[in-house]
Amino acid sequence: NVVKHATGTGTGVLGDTKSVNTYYSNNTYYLYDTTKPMSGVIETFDNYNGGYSSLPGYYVTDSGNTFHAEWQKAAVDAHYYAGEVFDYYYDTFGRVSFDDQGATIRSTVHYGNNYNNAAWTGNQMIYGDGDGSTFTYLSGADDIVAHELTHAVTDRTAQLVYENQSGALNESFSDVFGYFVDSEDWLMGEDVYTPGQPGDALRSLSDPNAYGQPDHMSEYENLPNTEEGDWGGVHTNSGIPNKAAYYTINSLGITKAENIYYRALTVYLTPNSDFSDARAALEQSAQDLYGTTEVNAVSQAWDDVGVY
Ligand SMILES: Cc1cccc(C(=O)O)c1OC(=O)C1CC1
Ligand SMILES: [Zn+2]
Repeated sequence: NVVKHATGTGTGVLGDTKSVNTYYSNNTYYLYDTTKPMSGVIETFDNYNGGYSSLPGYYVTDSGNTFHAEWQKAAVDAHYYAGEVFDYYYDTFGRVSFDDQGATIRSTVHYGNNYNNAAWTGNQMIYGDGDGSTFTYLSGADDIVAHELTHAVTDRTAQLVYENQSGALNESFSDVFGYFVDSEDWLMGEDVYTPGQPGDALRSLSDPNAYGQPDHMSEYENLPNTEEGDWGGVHTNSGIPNKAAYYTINSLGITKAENIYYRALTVYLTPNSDFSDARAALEQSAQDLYGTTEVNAVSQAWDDVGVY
């Protein structure tokens, strides 16, 4: 069979040049990556006309296998970082795509109009362009891409219900694996958040309070389980398990922590797990994989955020 994958070059959201895995067909190149094992295809689309319908939109193509235009930047990063996150899960845990069966990873950029959001829709990732003030193109941050793709992993494993404590855990596991993929800093979304204001972020795992999140059970916010209440504050109360993860990673290091977190997510957590269940799942995972020292580090971390 004719191997038609190619290597193109592109410019990312922050103006950085990178190689992208492309596919050659009918005299043009597609942002369509067939290089991954077990046919884990990564494909990227553009919603061109914006709007909130007509997913996935259109393939991103270029006749010269170069993707340097302004309108191509978001697609370059969505494509490149999806490949990076695929590689992280495969190289670290042997997981082949979000379903561990080589499912196609599909992303659509330029979704909506000045949309300050990114999401996993249940079938694919979508990225807004941001309004240029709160966010720039949201696919420009690898921790956001890892966060969204981890929602897909969670949906295929623990299936944590997206409300109240299980929802805050769902959010926290996405932030924590966002950290594992982009462990340069404890911040989330900093690369694309408020482009005019350096140094800030959407959230901080080391200091949730810095961005209005609780970092202890005593500060848990009982918000309404409605859209305006962010389903019981899933993006607010995630600060508590996020801080516990920060303590655990600092005690045990990234390698032991990521193995403990992955085992808890894929083996022990269930749809209605609450914070106390998460503590127990992580303690059990530490026991399965390591021993008493590691279990005690997990226990201490959750003691420190007031969850027993
Ligand atoms: C920007 C944004 C808005 C609404 C939901 C999410 C969501 O995916 O939960 C979202 O993405 C993030 O939180 C990423 C990690 C920064
Ligand atoms: Zn999320």
